[in-house]
Amino acid sequence: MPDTPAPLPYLIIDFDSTFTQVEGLDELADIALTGQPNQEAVVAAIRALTDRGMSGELKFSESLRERLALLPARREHIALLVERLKGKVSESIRRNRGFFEQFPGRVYIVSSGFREFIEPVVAEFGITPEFVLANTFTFDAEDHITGFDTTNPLSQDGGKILQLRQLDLQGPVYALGDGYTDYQIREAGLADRFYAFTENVTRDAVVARADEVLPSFDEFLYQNKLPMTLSYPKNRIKVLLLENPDPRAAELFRQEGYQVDTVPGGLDEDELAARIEGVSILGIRSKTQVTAKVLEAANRLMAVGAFCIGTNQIDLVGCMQKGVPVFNAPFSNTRSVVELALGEIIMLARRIPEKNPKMHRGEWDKSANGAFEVRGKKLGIVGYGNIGSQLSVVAEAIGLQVLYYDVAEKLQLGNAVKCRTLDELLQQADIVTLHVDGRQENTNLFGADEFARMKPGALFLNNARGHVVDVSALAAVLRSGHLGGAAVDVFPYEPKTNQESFESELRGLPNVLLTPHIGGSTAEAQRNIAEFVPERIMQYVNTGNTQQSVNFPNIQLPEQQAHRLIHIHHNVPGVLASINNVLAAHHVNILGQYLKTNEHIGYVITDIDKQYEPEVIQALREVEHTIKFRVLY
Ligand SMILES: NC(=O)C1=CN([C@@H]2O[C@H](COP(=O)(O)OP(=O)(O)OC[C@H]3O[C@@H](n4cnc5c(N)ncnc54)[C@H](O)[C@@H]3O)[C@@H](O)[C@H]2O)C=CC1
Ligand SMILES: O=C(O)C(=O)COP(=O)(O)O
Repeated sequence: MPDTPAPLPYLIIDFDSTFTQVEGLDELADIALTGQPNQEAVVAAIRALTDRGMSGELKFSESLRERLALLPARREHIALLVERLKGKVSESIRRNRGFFEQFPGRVYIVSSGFREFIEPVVAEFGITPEFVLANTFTFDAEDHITGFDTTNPLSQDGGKILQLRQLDLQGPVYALGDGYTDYQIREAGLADRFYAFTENVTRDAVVARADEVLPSFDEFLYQNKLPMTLSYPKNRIKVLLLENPDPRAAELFRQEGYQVDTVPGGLDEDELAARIEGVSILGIRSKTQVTAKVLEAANRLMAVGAFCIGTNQIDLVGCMQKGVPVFNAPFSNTRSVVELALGEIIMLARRIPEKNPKMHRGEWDKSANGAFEVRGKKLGIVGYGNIGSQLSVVAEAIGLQVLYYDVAEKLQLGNAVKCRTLDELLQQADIVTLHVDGRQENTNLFGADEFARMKPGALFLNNARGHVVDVSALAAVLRSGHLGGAAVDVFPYEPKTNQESFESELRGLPNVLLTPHIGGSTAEAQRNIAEFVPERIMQYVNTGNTQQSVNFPNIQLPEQQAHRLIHIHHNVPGVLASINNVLAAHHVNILGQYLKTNEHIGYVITDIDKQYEPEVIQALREVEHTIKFRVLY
């Protein structure tokens, strides 16, 4: 470790729901009652008693007596419990095993739980029996648990206080726990600080009395400058999610230990600028504008997740120059858009937008006027990317003849025919559908001229981006009857929330299908996105991997060796040399180095030996042209 460890105070750590994620007695009841009809009821009753004891609502000795009276356990169940508890050690304690092994004699487990199951669990962390202070069971001749040793101070009210007095520790003492009895140690003056440990349970009464709240043990180590496994406590990473991505996204970030805040709907520029301070990860969808002003206020931003495909709403270069990679979900909702477009084509061809409201008004308008089959018609796809090319394949399956036009050279799928110019496509297509990306140059890609060049009676679809179409021009050709119909899912201005009304010249026009930007809004797509984007972001945070970032040099990194230095800098000559000079001057052994640049930034990852002087980190931070620098252990 680079930092010299500070002297460690004595740590008094609680066992149930702190060292382990669960309450030992609850689990013991669950094991002892396996297969019994009353299992659930008895376990629930024991849990309720535990909770009342822990929050200070019930006298501790009463809670313990009543719980044991309900517990039909035998000695053999304890071995099963120990195995279960070994698998339920709190995540942050488990990953900092090295810390416990490094400080024998400084950590006491003081618990009103039972020595019979605590000792073997904490032994795996180098904590020996003399540092475990806990209750002990009593057994009858048939090895049934009959109760507890009532002479043990920990079985009494205020037991932890009695125990700490007997211990008479000399030097600073810090108590860590989730329960009221842990706080009482501090209240009695036997601990200098009380840390409420909330990784597993949060009890308001306990948190209210704490000197500090610890969402993880990493946070304790970080605050006290003690050696830790992670380079930075994950609970310090704040995530802000806007525009309702699927709840799975928040769940994954929380599972990782991040703090997650959500704001339903979108925020405008000023609102977001006011909210973004302290946020490490920003999650948005297509609406939220991440502008220069927002980025200026973003003092801790590490990454942006676009929980959609389009990233035209984000100042990608601004993010890059701040050392912030942006990740999107380029594939997750493409099929949903394809299915919507196909459905719309058939609906428009049958003039359903007119027939359906008439039926709801009670009007029976049976006629074939203006209705046609799509089989054999020409579908012109503008933008043959992930969505356009997928639509091409599916549309051919129902007999459409596909033409496409793309500014980039694209693989021609099936029998699709490439058009050399947009004009070539417009002159032939019976249906024109837009699937271009939202780059600024595409603003008003379709206006009066393009519509005029389309075949009379042709259908038009825009499921791409609102600003790509001049809406007034579209409304005019629909009103004049030059176009036979249109389906539009995206608009130059879209309401910020479902409470705001939708205004558009397209409202009320004949044979026009209007949808509120729902091309990618299906359960499948949203769930896929909510898994894809957090995965990319967490990989970046944990390993530096930028694969599939839309604005960063993409580096797929091999597994980390020892410590990893992650350096983002302005792309000017000589920065790599400066980094390596610093490393050489401090005799740091390089195990691997990876560099990629683009026109704005350079991204260099250096894996180095664990042995180095702490000054090297500061020297690297000071390398000229550095944008961001971090170390991963
Ligand atoms: N309505 C909705 O809910 C959704 C809308 N989208 C939007 O759909 C669009 C397409 O998405 P993907 O296929 O994933 O994008 P993509 O990036 O894979 O494909 C876009 C294609 O358009 C081409 N292109 C760009 N400008 C062009 C132009 N002026 N003329 C001809 N070709 C041009 C590009 O070369 C590229 O091949 C994007 O605008 C995206 O934001 C995506 C998902 C859901
Ligand atoms: O994926 C895209 O680009 C979309 O347009 C979908 O956006 P949304 O997530 O529905 O705001």
